[in-house]
Amino acid sequence: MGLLVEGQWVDRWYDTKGNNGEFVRESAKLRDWVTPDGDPGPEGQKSVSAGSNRFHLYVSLACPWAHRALIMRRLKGLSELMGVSITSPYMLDEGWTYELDEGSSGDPVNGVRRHYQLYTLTDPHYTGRVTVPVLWDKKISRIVNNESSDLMRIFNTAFDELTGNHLDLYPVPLRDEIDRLNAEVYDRVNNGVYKAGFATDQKVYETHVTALFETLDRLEGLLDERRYLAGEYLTEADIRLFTTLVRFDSVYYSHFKCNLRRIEDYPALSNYLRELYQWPEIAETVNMAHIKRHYYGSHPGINPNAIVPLGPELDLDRPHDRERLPGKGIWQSHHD
Ligand SMILES: N[C@@H](CCC(=O)N[C@@H](CS)C(=O)NCC(=O)O)C(=O)O
Repeated sequence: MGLLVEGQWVDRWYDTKGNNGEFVRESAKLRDWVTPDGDPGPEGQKSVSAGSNRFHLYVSLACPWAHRALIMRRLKGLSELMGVSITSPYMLDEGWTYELDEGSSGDPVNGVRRHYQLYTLTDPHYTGRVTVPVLWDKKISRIVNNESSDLMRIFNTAFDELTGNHLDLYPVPLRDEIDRLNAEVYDRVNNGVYKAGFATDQKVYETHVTALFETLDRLEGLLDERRYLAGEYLTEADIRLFTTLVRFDSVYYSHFKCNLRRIEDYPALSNYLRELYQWPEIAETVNMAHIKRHYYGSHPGINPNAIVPLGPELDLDRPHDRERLPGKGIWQSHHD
């Protein structure tokens, strides 16, 4: 685990001491956009134009942030026009790698063995953390964007004319509600499990676990009444929650000590998790072996012997009861 300083790899764990025992996630730095014709992004971001076979997605199947992008790629029908490289599940001294014998797909586009090389190819003096997911532009040979929440929005619209897929996971009438949900779920659930798991101070850990379960309790109430987080439509807010829920009982409960309750103990949340998992496009993006090998095998400070627990025995294919609530699937944008 490490980061780049002026283009040089430095092997270093997160500095929680400088933050009173708190894990602070660094903001992603490569934030350009993709639009159908290269016009600026929704907030004026510098953009490149969409193209068939122009982009390549680098992910870890273990990583919940990369997982969001992978699900969007699949739901938006981008699999044919955008290839994927999968890292080794282990993130150790050299960060993410493309070691074939550890279960990586390798990197047919750039032939790199270390994920950080994609960053130094983009900027030889790059300084910052080296994260997945990454969207690579094959035309200008650089990373376009390394922030999963941006990639979800880019995939939601940029390629619609090429694919004819007009599913909309961020529909205009639901945006305020989605933004509100995202803010809470990001801070207290998606990032909350990391803040609990990487805390090196008892009080800091307790604060984050408490906040996490307060929000899970609240979401349990919400999902008892709503089919999906924002109502009748499945939106990006659901995808963002799903990638944490699907890792919860196998990893976060034990490895990150988020163990007040399991997702299995929540009737609505566990049924909701199973419904989402049973969407075929979603199920095919879930790789529990990579997930478990990554977390239990990449954090020697938390699990020094890297033993991967055998359990729990989960059956996400068993029936769910979500049909009791009205649902309309994914919103469809109308095009003339
Ligand atoms: N803001 C980023 C965060 C991604 C992220 O932190 N990914 C983790 C893997 S789950 C990573 O690559 N961490 C490497 C590091 O922090 O050095 C996003 O959502 O895309």
